[in-house]
Amino acid sequence: MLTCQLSHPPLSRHGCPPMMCPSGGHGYGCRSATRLRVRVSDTMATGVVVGRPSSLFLRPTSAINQGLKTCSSSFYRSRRGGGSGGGGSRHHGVGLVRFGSQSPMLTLRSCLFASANDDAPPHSASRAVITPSLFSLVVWFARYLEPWNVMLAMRKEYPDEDILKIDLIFETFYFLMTPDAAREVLLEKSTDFPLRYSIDLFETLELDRGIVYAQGDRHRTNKRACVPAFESASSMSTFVEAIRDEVDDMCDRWVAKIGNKASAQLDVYDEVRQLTLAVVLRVTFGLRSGGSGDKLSNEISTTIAQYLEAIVACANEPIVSIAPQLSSNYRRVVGSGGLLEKLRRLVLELIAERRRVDGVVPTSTVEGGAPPSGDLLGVLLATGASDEDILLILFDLIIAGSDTTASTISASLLLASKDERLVSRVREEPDALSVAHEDVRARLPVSTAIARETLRLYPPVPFVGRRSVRPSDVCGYSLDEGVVCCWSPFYFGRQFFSSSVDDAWDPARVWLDGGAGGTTVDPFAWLPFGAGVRGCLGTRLGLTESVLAVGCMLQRFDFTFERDELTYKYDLTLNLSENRATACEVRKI
Ligand code: HEM
Repeated sequence: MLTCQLSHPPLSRHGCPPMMCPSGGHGYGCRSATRLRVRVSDTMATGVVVGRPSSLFLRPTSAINQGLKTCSSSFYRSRRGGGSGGGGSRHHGVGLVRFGSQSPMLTLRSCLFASANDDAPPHSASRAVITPSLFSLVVWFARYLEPWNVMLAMRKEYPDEDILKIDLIFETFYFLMTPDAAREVLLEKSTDFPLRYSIDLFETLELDRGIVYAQGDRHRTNKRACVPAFESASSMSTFVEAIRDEVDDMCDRWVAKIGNKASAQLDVYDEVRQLTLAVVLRVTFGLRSGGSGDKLSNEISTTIAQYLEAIVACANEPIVSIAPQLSSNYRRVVGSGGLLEKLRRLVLELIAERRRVDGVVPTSTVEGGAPPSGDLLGVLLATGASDEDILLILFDLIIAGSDTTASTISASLLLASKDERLVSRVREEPDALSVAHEDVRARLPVSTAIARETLRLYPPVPFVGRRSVRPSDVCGYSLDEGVVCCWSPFYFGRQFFSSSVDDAWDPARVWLDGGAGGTTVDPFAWLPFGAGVRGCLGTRLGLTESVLAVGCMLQRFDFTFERDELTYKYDLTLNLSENRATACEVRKI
């Protein structure tokens, strides 16, 4: 059964929960005029209807004034879509909801599922997709190597295209070149594009069974089981407590390292990776590492750290995709007696222990249950999920949540510490570790801007793909069933914040002081956490952790990095570990 529920935003100006808010929720990045919250319970499509001409749009004030009594919808067609009004030249697609005579439930349902709904008006004209020539592609890829940089080059050649078709020998990809195209694929037509594009390597490494690379029912069930733990206010305060404790511990370690000397040498990325792993282990398994953890906790933490390192090494070895058994890293992960086997044994032991100690009685439904508190393992045990499923979900969250957040924090520290004025502004903010979780964005605007700006230019996940399950129509282009649409937070972040390609890291210019990022840029241009039903589950956790950690570290220490530039490469995610990119001297202030 499908039900919709309307409510006023609970947390912030925008109140966007992560699933559909294009900026990933918690109100951090949403710059639209949205005021209403929409929950569609049986699809997990929880979120906010964004206020852009090309999106679903709710007039909140009318709604509130009319007491949400009645509403009606009308879909406006864009100029390009051949309709009657709507957006400007870049705005088209499904349209506008106005309040009038119908039930809000009905209207929202029909709008949210307009794409999958037979009644939705089709595009009247189909646009021809441009396919750059093989020669151009070879030149671009040879020159720029990575697809997101190729997209920046292609944009110059094809400034008006929403989608470009890239024909490669093994697969055809449609590159989404505008935020509008991304909005349609990720949000408005997400039911046409529910599958994550995956490569064989992930199957080889058995990474396709948790959430991130799981598909269909398995993905839906596993993600649904976790959503309450990542969205409820009570779990957020547990997360923040974990972040505070772990950041505090790390700062204490640094102070001890400095001792009586003026400064100490350390590699920020190494240190922060320990921090983010500790936080994610704590919010998932409830594990405490270091001195306060027991033997099993410490063994799991150490083995997971080795496991993460080994899968990153695998991702860097082309041989793993062709003949995995020839790779020692692969054998180290999945071979007999390998890390995966060891981890399974340890985690099953932990689950058995928790079942024994907590005596958890499974509840029949996950979604309807009370907001969970404590760690995710407790929540999953209460759902009645099998040990194997719990284990796969938790592994996945650790992989998805640790290095992504670590690179955001480390890159932010390196970039911010070169700007004295910015550092002074962070130091004028309240102590980052004392701010309540609902107030983070309002009370720490500079630290928030720093994290956002790093995510704009150096998103940990630079390129994402979705596969369709039925023929679809995106921005007026007809796309066949089974096609792969790719989009890039890296490309959007550099292309759509100013009139020309913009790769100058400057949080104040972009996000503060009336900067474009705060108000005028399309929310779909800032997509470091993705959006829609496959959007990042850990948006609030990852962003809050980044803001608090960056704020706290800049407030307590001075950093002098060995390198001026941020040197990085992308493997599974943004990797800063090469060439001592984040080695630095740290001093107490
Ligand atoms: C700064 C930190 C992070 C960044 C930039 C990030 C980014 C992303 C991106 C781009 C995606 C793909 C979204 C899409 O396809 O629309 C994703 C998916 C995901 N992320 Fe994150 N992430 C971060 C932190 C976390 C954390 C802390 C967790 C959990 C502990 C997490 C769990 C997940 C999961 C489970 C998915 C798969 C969602 C699905 O397929 O339905 N992430 N993340």
